[in-house]
This record gives sequence, structure tokens and C-alpha cells, in this order.
Amino acid sequence: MQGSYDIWLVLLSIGIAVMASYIGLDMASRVNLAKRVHLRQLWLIGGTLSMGCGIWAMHFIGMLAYNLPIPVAYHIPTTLLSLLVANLVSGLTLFMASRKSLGWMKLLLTGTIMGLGIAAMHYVGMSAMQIAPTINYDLPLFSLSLIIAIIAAVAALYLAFSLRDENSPSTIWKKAGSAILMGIAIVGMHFTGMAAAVISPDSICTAAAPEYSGDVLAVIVAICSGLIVAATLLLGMLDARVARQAEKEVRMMTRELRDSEERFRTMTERVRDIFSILSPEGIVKYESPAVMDALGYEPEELIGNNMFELVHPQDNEAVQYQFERVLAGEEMIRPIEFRFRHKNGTWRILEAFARNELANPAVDGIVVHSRDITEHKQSQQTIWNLAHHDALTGLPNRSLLQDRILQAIHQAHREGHKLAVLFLDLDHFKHINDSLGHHVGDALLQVAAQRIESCLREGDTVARLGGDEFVVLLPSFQSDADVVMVADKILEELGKPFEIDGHGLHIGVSIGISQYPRDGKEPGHLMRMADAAMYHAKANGRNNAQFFTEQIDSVARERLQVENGLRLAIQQGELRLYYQPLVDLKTNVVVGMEALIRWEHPERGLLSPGSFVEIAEDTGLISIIGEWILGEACHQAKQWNDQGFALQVAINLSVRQFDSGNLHQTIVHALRQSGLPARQLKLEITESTMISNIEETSQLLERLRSLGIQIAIDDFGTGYSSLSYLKRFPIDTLKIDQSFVRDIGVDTDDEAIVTAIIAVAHSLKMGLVAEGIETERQLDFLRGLGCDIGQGYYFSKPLPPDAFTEFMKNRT
Ligand SMILES: Nc1nc2c(ncn2[C@@H]2O[C@@H]3COP(=O)(O)O[C@H]4[C@@H](O)[C@H](n5cnc6c(=O)[nH]c(N)nc65)O[C@@H]4COP(=O)(O)O[C@H]3[C@H]2O)c(=O)[nH]1
Repeated sequence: MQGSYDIWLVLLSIGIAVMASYIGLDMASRVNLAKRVHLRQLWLIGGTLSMGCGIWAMHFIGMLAYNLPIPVAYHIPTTLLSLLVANLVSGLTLFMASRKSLGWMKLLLTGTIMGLGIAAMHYVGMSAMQIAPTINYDLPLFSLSLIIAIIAAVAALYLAFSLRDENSPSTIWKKAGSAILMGIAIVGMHFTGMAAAVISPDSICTAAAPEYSGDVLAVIVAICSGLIVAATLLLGMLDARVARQAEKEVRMMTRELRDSEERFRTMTERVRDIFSILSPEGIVKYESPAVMDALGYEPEELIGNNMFELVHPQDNEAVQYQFERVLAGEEMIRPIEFRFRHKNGTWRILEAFARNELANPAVDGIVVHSRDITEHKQSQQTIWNLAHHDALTGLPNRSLLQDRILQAIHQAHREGHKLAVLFLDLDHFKHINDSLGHHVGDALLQVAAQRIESCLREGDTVARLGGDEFVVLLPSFQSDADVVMVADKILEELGKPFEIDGHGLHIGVSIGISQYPRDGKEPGHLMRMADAAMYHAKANGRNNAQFFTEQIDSVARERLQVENGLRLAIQQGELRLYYQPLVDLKTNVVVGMEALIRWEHPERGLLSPGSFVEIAEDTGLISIIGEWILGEACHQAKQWNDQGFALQVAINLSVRQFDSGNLHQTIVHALRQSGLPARQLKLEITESTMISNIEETSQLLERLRSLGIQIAIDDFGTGYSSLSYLKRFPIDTLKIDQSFVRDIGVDTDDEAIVTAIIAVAHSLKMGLVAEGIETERQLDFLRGLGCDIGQGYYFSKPLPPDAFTEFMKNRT
């Protein structure tokens, strides 16, 4: 029996096949893309039903499209069975398409099962036709329908699997194309199967009466399944749209997040500052990479650890306190500094700011921004040390000492105890420094500093003020005996010989002690009092310690008064030069005079040099005074020259004038200004001046002598110079000190010394001046030994210029 096809129903079945295929592809994606398990299950069930119903509807409508000349009825349970098969096949397709992987073997096997399943649905559906005799099948076409079904199933599965991950707008078209292909293949299988059916020409409908008209059934099935398919499609499209929208938003947010993360990372990675996020308990939640460079830790090593465990124990409480304040919502105005353990075990100094970001869900912690300031601190410390310490000995300098004394005074005041300041001046240091050179002097000071330190306890301070002056601060003591004990220890230590650069050196120390609150209440005052006591110790024979007393105070005050008065005296012209004649002992002719300074004090009258020259030397005022003396003496000598008294003027030079560096210039200036010939100028220096800085002094004297100026050694015999110096220095005259002359006729020892000095001078072809001649006997003795020139009260006391002029006039 031959049937005919209703073309509209055929087209409808093709349409439904294509839609069902599309649903299959779409559902595979949806199942795969669903993130949650229950969503996957929902899409799987929904997809199975709509795809199964779609395929089944295509098949059933395809069957209805075939019009037989006899009425056809369908056995409902069998028809429903075919529907079940269609759904099982769909379920299997979607399940397999949503698997993680699908190898070729699995694909072929599953595809074959599915193909056979679709065929089974078809042939089960066919068997629902209630006609007799039963339908036979043409084997080749039947086989072809199976092959088409399998190929279509494999292709469908492959496409569903490969397109499932794609979710771009173009995927819709890919899916649509694939769905058309698949739909045609399924329809092809169906109609091949239909073509394989051989219906006997005498077939009749076995049903009593057809339960439903084929057309009505087709429309109902088509509408129902179409609705299911369309609803599923709509749902899928809607879902896709929502998903695309959501995805777009997620993409935008992701981009923004990525950008901001990038910005944050750039900020935290490229800067040397460390950013940390801590929990309220101090547990590290985030650490920026800079922590590696600064503190040696990988960020991961710190995350999860308590930050406070790495803070220096001494700083921990302060850091915790600050952290608690931030936790309480306080804002930090100034950064906190603390030591933090580097991975290598050393301590680094960090400066940190913390901000409470607990309320910010994106941070949810305390943000700490810290910076390693160790180097900065160290250089600050170095600068501070340089500014507050003596470069040679490394001891605190004057400025730091004053600060320490001040602190100690505050503490002593609070706690009601006493403190002591010991002023130390090394004895004979200058001599060693000048004679053996600065390098020996420096080394001596360094060793002396160490020895002083070794006598002190922790908390005491020893400072170097410069030169050979040291100050010891004892911030607390009970009785004077404690201070005496320290002073004695220092005296003992510095009294031991020093072995420096191959020289065995002996020095001592003079110590002056002042104490708070008895002697003064502020650092400068205490230092001055200790200094005054130290002078007293020096005057007391050196190498001893003296407490400050009222009597010392008056001496110190006196010195201060003289110093201040002397400054005024220079400005107000109170200084005078007196002249004492020098007489040729053979001819009794005045050949020269010695210029001797006097201070015409407005209240105290005429003061002799003994009361102010030493102070002028100590304070450095001697440089200005010495310059004035040179100018004045040369000027006066030139005047006498002009009056016909061509005399040589002798001027005393202080050792400090040699230190000034401009002595040569000053002398030349005085000679040029006055017009006095250089040969009429004689410079008197003491033995100690001569041996201080031997090289420089001898060179300077040599230069002066080359101008025609004469050099005399004053007070010869009282110093400790070696006779060998006499040969090394350019000396014209030796002046025998008056202490030897005074005892001529009294002390034979002194007479012997005078005799020896005269013999030495003669043998070295030097001139001789004996000073302090007061008696005829002294004069005779000296004259008898061949002494050239004499000076003393016997001839004249030092005279002011006018009197000296008179004296000269009277002599001629
Ligand atoms: N008892 C006694 N004394 C006599 C006799 N003949 C001279 N004299 C004193 O002996 C001192 C000699 O001076 P000098 O040894 O250079 O010792 C000087 C000198 O070292 C220093 N001096 C004086 N004038 C100057 C000066 O212009 N510059 C410097 N740098 N020092 C000076 O002061 C010292 C003392 O000077 P004057 O008091 O002027 O004391 C002078 C003088 O007045 C005498 O027969 N009997």
C-alpha cells in the first residue's frame, strides 16, 4: 500500500526537528556553563524534556504527515513509550555533552547508542500504528535509517560538545547552522525509516474506530510540543540574554577591578614603602612586596603571623598602645618609630602610620604604611655624634658635656643629691707636644682619655674640651671622699709612664673640683669654678686635685677682673712701656734698653707685668698687646735715634706670639712703620719658647735674624733646655737670669753657674747680658768674668720714656 505525504506536516516536522536540535545544542552549553549543581540539574532535566519532546514531536508529526488510504489509529501506550525513548536519548545526549571530556571512542559509542535510541523511538512509534497485517521493513533502507541516525547522533553530540563552551553572539549562528544540519539529518533518518516501511496493500486499521483524527492529533502534538520547545527556547534566549548582560557587567567590573588592582600593585610594588593590612589582633592579612627588600621576608612568610612578635621588646608596648588607639578610631597625626626584626636577625628602624579600615569591607583591617628609616637615623646619629664628640678621642665635647651636666643638675635637684665636676689639665703636655710633634701629642691624648675613662663608672661622663683639658662629670656622689677617690685614681693612672712611639713619657694632671649645689647651680658656673680650682692645683705644684673654695673663688674673680680690665685697657690706652738701660760693663756706656710693659690702672695705679702678663697669655690677649709693644718700642727707639741716642731696644716675646702665625709680618711692619733699623731691635725669648715647636721657631728666628734683628735668650739657666739647642738656634746673646746674679757674693753655687754661663757664651761667641745687678759687688764680679753688658737697679730702674730721655741726657 502506498501513502502520500502531507507537505505542510513534513515542513512542520522539519521545523520542529531543527528547533529540537537547537535546544539540544543550547541546553548542552547551559548545563555546562551553569555554576551551581542544582542549576545544572535543572537545565539537564528541562533540556532533556524539551529536546526529547521536540524530537518525538518531529517524529510523530512526520508519521502523521504520511497519509495512508486507510484510516490509521495509534496505540497510545506504545506511542508514549516512543516518547519515553526520545526523552531517554535526549537525556543521554545532554549528559554526555556536558561531561568534562569526550574522547573519540566515547563519542562514537555514545553516538551509536543515541542513534540506535532515536531509531528505536522511531520504530517503536511506528509499531504504535494499529494496522494489520503488521508493517514489514525493507532491510537496506532500515539499515540506512540506522546509519543516518547514528551519524546524526554522533554529529549532534560532537557539535553539542564542541559548541558548549562558546558563549559569544556568533555562537548563536553557529548553533543555528548546526541545528539545521542536525534537524535535516534526523528528519532524513525519519523519512528513510518511513520509506523502509512496507505496508501491505490489504492492510486495515485494527482499531475499532480511530480514536483521533490524524490531522487533529498532529496539530495538538505540534502545538503542545511546539509550546514546550518554544518556551524552552524563549527561556534559553532570555537566560542567554541575562547571562550576557551579567557577563558584560562582570567583564566591566573585572576590568575595573583589574585596573584598580593594577594601580594598587604598581603603587605597592614599585615604592619602597611597605603596606600591610592587619587584623585587630595584629595578624598580618596582607603584606606588600616591598617588605622583601626592607625586611628580608617574602610577604607570604608574614601573612598569618602576629606583627607584634617581630617588634623590638622595648618598643612593643608603645606600638601596641598606638595600635589600640587606632583600633579605637583615633587618627594618627605623627608617625610612630620602632625597631622591627629583619629576617637576618638585625633590628631595622621603621616609621609607620596606621589607619583603621575595618569598616571598609574591601579592606577589613588596619592598614599600616611603614618605611625603613634605619639609614636616615644612622646618618642623623653620625651627624649628631660628630657635632657632640671630640674627633681625636671620641669623647663627648663641650656642648654634649654641658647638656649632660644640665641633665645631671635636674636629676640631682629632683632627687636631692650632689654632683661633681672635675676639671683636668694635663701637666707638661704642651712641652711634649711641642718637642716631640703633634702625632705623639695626639696619641698621648688618646691614651690619657682611655685611662681617665677606666677610672670611671657607668653613668659618669668624661669629655674633652680641647687641647689637654678634660672634664669629668660624676652625676651623683655621697661624700667628698667619693670624689677624692675618683680624683686619686685619675692622678694615679695619669701619673704612670706612657709609652708612645718609642718614647717613655711622664705627665701628670692638675684637677679642680666643683660640686652642685654648693659651688654653683648651672653648668657654666660649675665648670668655671672647677677651672679656677684647677688653676689653684697647678699653682700648688701640679699633679694634685683641689676642691673649689671661697679663696679660690676670689683668685678666680681677680683673674676675671684682670682679664676684663685688660681688654678695656687696650682700647683706652692704659698700657705703657718703661725702658731699663743696658750698660756696657767695660765702657760704662748705655748701649741699649729693655722695653718693659706697665699697666696704668685707673684705680690700682701702675701695675707691673707680673700681675697681668700671664693672664694676657692665657686669654690670648698677648697677641694684640705684643703687637702694640713692638710698634710702640720701635717708634720710641727711632725717636731716641733721632735725638742722637742710637740705642738697641730689647723686646720680650711671649710664646703665644709665636703661635699666632703672623709674628714675622708684625715685626717687619713695626720696623717699616717706625723706620728703626733692624739691627737696633733685639728680641728676647725664653728657653721654653725656644724649645716649643723647635723647627718652626728656629726657622722664624733665622728669617728675623737674616733681616739684621738680634736674638737673646732671656732668663738663661732657669729653664730646662739642653745646651745643644744653643748651637741649633740663631742666638746672639744670653741673658743671665737675675736669680743667679742676686746671689753673687752669697751663694757660691750661683756664682759657679754664672761663671759657667759666661764661659759657654764666650766659647760660642755669644754676647752676654747680666740682669738684676743691684750692687757694686755683683757688678765687679761680672765685670771680672768678662760679662759684656749689665742691667739692673744699680744703673737704673725701668723708666718711662721722658725719664729715660732725661737719664740719657744726664749720662752724656
Ligand atoms: N729685683 C730686681 N728686678 C730687676 C732689676 N733689674 C730689672 N729688674 C726686673 O727684672 C725684670 C726683667 O725682665 P724679664 O726678665 O724680661 O721679665 C719680664 C718679662 O718676662 C715680662 N715682661 C715685661 N715686659 C714685657 C713685655 O713687654 N712683653 C712680654 N711678653 N713680657 C714682658 O715680665 C717680667 C717682669 O718684668 P718686670 O716686672 O718689668 O721686671 C723686669 C725688671 O723690672 C733689679 O736690679 N732687681
